Amino acid sequence: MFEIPVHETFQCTIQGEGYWVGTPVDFIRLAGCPVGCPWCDTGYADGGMNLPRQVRSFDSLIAELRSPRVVISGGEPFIYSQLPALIKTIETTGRTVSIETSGCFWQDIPNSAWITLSPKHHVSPKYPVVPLMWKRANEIKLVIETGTELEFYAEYLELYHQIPVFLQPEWTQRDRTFPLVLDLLKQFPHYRLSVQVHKWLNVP
Ligand SMILES: C[S@@+](CC[C@H](N)C(=O)[O-])C[C@H]1O[C@@H](n2cnc3c(N)ncnc32)[C@H](O)[C@@H]1O
Ligand SMILES: Nc1nc2[nH]cc(C(=O)O)c2c(=O)[nH]1
Ligand code: SF4
Ligand SMILES: [Mg+2]
Repeated sequence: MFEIPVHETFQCTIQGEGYWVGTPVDFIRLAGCPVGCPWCDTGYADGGMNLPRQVRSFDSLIAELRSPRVVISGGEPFIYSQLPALIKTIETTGRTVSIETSGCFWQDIPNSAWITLSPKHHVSPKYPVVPLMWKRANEIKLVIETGTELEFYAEYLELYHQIPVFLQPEWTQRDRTFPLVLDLLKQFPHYRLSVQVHKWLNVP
């Protein structure tokens, strides 16, 4: 029960994306994701069968922690039923937890955890966001490749606009997607830019 498949961990970096950008964080990147986004920047576009995967004990993960906030990412963290227990174990050390998710799976995690919802239904039709996730998310982060993403999620963005919405340029096409996002922000000035600061700073 108290172990989980991990892709990688790294400590003492900064949150490069979204609402908590710039905050000192440690990372626990869980292994595995079925969603298959074509531009996945972590290698899971083709299922990630050859990516690192090591079953780690919670104790060994806790022992590595150095920062006040821990980001649990992946892969897709919500595929694991152990996720709630991992969050609670980290929180007993006095740390706060943020979770990066595509929102298409659910586990009953503590309300204290911050959920960054980055929906992928528009690129992966088999993986819509579970309805509960729209209500529970603390921020929405849309990866912008074509600009039509906002229309695709319009009904949800309208319903849940009281939480911060970030537009994140798709990284590999950034020469095109950065100007595209800046244009979208002129039309939708209540949204915000997320630029993957860690990639510009060359930190993990
Ligand atoms: C690798 S995903 C892992 C967490 C979860 N599977 C998800 O998609 O939210 C981490 C974050 O990177 C974003 N991301 C992945 N590939 C990207 C790319 N090529 N350009 C910009 N953001 C990307 C995702 O949208 C997500 O917000
Ligand atoms: N520094 C840093 N910030 C991040 N924010 C979200 C990331 C992710 O891959 O989930 C990420 C990442 O990979 N590195
Ligand atoms: S859901 Fe996240 S980890 Fe999975 S393929 Fe898409 S971007 Fe990559
Ligand atoms: Mg990343």
